[in-house]
Amino acid sequence: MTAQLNPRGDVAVLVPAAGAGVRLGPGGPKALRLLGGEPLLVHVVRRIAAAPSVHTVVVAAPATEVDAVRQLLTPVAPVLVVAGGAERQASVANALAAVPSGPDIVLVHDAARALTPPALVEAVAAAVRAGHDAVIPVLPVSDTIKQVDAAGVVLATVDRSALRAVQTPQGFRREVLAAAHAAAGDPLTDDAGLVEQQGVPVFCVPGSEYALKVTRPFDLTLAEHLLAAGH
Ligand SMILES: Nc1ccn([C@@H]2O[C@H](COP(=O)(O)OP(=O)(O)OP(=O)(O)O)[C@@H](O)[C@H]2O)c(=O)n1
Ligand SMILES: C[C@](O)(CO)[C@H](O)COP(=O)(O)O
Repeated sequence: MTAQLNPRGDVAVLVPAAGAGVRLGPGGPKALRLLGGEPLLVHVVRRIAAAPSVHTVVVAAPATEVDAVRQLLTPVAPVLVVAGGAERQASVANALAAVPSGPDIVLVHDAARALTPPALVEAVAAAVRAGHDAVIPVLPVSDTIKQVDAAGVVLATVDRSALRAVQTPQGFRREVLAAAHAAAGDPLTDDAGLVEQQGVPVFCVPGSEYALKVTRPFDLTLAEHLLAAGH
């Protein structure tokens, strides 16, 4: 079977899915943990595949689960599956190396953000298409933010008006992301950080509450409720 979704699409989506899920607690790799009876990875691939611009999806799976993930996703959508690495950044690099020629836009999207609406995939891709080399979805910070020392004593209250919580999918012109990964040093927590190190401006678009990252058990409970409510 071809791994193409829409041959006329101009977007490849990389899905880092090789994390252990330590903060979620015991139960195996996080991307394979169940939400509404299906793995998080199935939910996320289904939503990505529903975005009309998507040409190709490359999943970076836990190294021991590559064949199992391929079988799991075969009935969901045509995807390429590669082995992930020890850090998220290495997983993204492995997936990027597997993107076929064609798509000029590459999005990187966490498997852990299982309920992300297809419309956010399209919005990020559209902002890259409109001329931004790097695009991230963000939400305003809604709590007061304090800087504290190692003993837990407050040092300062941070002005939150210029702060944003960053989500995925993060979108890039393909050459920009490839150059940033080629030049990468110590692992960073997101791909926009690598691009920032290259001096490339990163443009923000509105994120989505539904793109929450399943990180801790509470997030999984919240995601179960959102899924049951039809999201
Ligand atoms: N070596 C890694 C580490 C993380 N990820 C992926 O990167 C995304 C964001 O990472 P996070 O939510 O922090 O997942 P984990 O690393 O699994 O979480 P934890 O730190 O709790 O183990 C996830 O989809 C995760 O599967 C990956 O592909 N390869
Ligand atoms: C990429 C990311 O989802 C942006 O918020 C996030 O940084 C990845 O999670 P991690 O826990 O920092 O690895």
